[in-house]
Amino acid sequence: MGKGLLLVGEPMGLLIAKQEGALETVKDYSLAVAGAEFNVATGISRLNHKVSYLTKLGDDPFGKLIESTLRGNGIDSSLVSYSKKERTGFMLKGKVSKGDPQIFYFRAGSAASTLSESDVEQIDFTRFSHIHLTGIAPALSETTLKAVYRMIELGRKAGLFISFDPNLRPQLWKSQELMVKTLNNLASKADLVMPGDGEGDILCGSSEPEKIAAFYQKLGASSVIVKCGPQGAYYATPEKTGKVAGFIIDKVVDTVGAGDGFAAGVLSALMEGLDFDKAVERGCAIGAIQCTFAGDNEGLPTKAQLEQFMASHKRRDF
Ligand SMILES: O=C(O)C(=O)C[C@H](O)[C@H](O)CO
Repeated sequence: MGKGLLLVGEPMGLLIAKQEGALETVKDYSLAVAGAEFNVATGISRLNHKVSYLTKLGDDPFGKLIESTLRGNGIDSSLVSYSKKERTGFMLKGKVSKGDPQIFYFRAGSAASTLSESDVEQIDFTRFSHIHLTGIAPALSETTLKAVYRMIELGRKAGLFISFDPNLRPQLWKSQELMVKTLNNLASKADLVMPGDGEGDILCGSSEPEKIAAFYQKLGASSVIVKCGPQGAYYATPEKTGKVAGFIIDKVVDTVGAGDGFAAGVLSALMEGLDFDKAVERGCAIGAIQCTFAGDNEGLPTKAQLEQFMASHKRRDF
């Protein structure tokens, strides 16, 4: 096992509706943990890599659930601290038989939104080889945005590989213009950017994978992987470009968390020194697996489950 992956973000309590319908009409919810970076951390840990998560929790039942879930999933929680005042964020997620579920956040002013540069400055960056960032932590508050910039600066100084998934959350930004400007600036500082083709429309003015990749490479990112939903993904590195076909699954249960599964697949493979082609293929496999589960992270596979899925599922034409 090499050095680990470092993440920063907001894990939340997650209430998943057990019945279809508007969230206020649902009678039963099941309790779980959500958060894009939490999902990536879980995926990386299930594949036997070291992973640490910088966050702040409230001293409340959601905070306690999250800390015990982090530990239970083998994620290092030594960088987790508790806020005396602020609460842990949580969210509701609907149940659907088709399309994306309705979600509602209770996260404004949460404990995680008080993370700041000083929290980043206490990290020993020599413990890590990779940093993975999303566009969510920078959207939480002005202090979290500064913390993310500081993490890039210190991570860069320590020679870490930095990946960035824009993960658009328009409801967390003051304006779309600010979201686009900030996320593209963060992306320009990354070694690897992983947008979806739909996000490309908003961030780069095109949903064509080749154009999105060219946009970010021109901004300064060395490599780009564009997720193209069930079709698969397109990648461009300084040396080569390629298309990787997606895996065919019987039924999509819930697409939430698929992008995080994709990131876990790509990053775990890169941490193992695999080629980009293989890394993107693993990303596509875990993204597909995630779509077959209702939870945001419960389907994330172990190495054996991943190998079994890849050996038994056909690929699309792409
Ligand atoms: O982290 C967030 O902002 C979420 O919305 C929680 C979910 O687990 C996430 O959408 C999955 O990417």
